[in-house]
Amino acid sequence: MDQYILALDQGTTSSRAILFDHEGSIVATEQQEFTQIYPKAGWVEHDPNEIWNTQLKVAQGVLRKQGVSTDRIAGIGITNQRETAVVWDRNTGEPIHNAIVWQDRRTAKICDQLKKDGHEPYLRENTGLLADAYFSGTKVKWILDNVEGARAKAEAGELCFGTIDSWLIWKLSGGKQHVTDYTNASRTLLYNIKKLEWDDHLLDILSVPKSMLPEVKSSCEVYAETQAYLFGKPIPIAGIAGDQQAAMFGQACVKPGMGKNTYGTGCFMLMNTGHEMVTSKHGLLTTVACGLDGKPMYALEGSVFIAGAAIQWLRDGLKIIDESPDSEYYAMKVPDTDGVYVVPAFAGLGAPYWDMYARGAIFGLTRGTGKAHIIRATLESLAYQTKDVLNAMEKDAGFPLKALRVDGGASANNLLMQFQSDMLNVQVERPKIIETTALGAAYLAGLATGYWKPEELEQKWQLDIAFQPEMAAEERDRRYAGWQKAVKRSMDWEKAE
Ligand SMILES: Nc1ncnc2c1ncn2[C@@H]1O[C@H](COP(=O)(O)OP(=O)(O)O)[C@@H](O)[C@H]1O
Ligand SMILES: O=P(O)(O)OC[C@H](O)CO
Repeated sequence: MDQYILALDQGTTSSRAILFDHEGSIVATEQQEFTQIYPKAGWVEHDPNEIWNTQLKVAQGVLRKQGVSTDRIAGIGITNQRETAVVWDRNTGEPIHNAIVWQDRRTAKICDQLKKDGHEPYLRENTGLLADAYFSGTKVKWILDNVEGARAKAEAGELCFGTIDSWLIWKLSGGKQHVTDYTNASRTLLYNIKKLEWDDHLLDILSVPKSMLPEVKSSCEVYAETQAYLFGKPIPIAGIAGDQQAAMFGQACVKPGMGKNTYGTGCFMLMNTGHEMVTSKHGLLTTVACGLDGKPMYALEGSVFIAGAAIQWLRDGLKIIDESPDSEYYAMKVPDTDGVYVVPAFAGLGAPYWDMYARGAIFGLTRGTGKAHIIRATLESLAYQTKDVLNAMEKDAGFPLKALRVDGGASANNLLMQFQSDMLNVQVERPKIIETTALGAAYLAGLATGYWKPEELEQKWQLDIAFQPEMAAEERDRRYAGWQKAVKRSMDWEKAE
């Protein structure tokens, strides 16, 4: 009987479970959104138990829906929103605080202090990151400093910290395993990506006890088995990767110079730089990626915090669209934005600006501005932010990109993809499977369990549509100049108050 791989894709806004067959095709999907908690302006939290419950429900649901018995699952691959920090009690397994989400800005002051104290060059050099509230380290510090009794418990070895992969594996294994992989560890600000070990100097600076940290393993091996009662029988958990590294692997970007851009809640462009670590001079991060040989590779990354989330804001905040795909329908009603720019800096700005104090803004409004212009300008902001990142990436790489592989929910939007191609002046290639994050996690689990062989994977990538640039250079430059002006004006807003 056919065997399958089960990918668990724990994203920022939803938990997903996807069954893949040996062709790498999707057999069935289950998805559930969960609560976004905004306790204060700039703060974003998730309930770790809700994450676990939704993830388990969709995993069980997808097997039930397809009528697949547990013994036909060769392995589980886990991929997750990165940086989001959970701290839980080692004895009870209960979180001591909500998860602090990657978008959360509450630790901006801690980061300012790190900069003032001159730690940023060390951070850049050894973690590939910089002092920004985005990463896990300062979030863990905040929990230890602000939850009553937490620090004493942490020092007594009674607390565990983990990114969402660690939390899910802890739950799936019934508290038997406290592990993570290189790619997730590389987002914590606590992990030395040169030495591939936790960095004692940074643990000291951020006052995080080492006993809280998970064991760091490769992205492709058997880490644990699920508790038998969850799915009827144990299933090996055999792949872990942060969602952007998983997407890169799912896009088969396994050779130096290959890159992808994922349009999910945020937008994340990663370019493989091989087994050599390249440090950016233009505002990008260096991060650990997955290699076909199981050895970690390095990538340059441009992280844009708000992309599809801006479309969700049109839907849930402004309520001017009913569903995210409606954005295309409205944007098509106008030929352009009529000079309107939306800068969705709702959580500050990531690459290449790294401004924790930028805030969202709409520029260029006139009496003639209508709903369609604002919707179109919001969509176009995804493409402009991607152009900012690509410009930095090309400068760091020293060569122009020939084509960009895309994936993620918003890459389904044809108008956006065409505009993206126009703005970058490169071919934008959308594969048949845009769920490449889950596919990458499935590949990792499939490789670890012998379900797939490394040489099979690169051949599975299939093009759906290639969008070709059509815009005249002059027009592109004019529009992009407007964007750059708008971004500049949204910066340093919060601090100015
Ligand atoms: N057709 C579309 N046009 C624009 N945005 C879309 C479209 N479909 C989905 N999105 C956006 O894509 C995001 C979901 O993509 P997904 O890859 O599932 O993200 P995540 O993994 O971050 O939850 C949402 O923010 C949604 O608003
Ligand atoms: O949940 P996503 O897919 O938007 O990804 C979030 C990133 O991992 C944050 O670094």
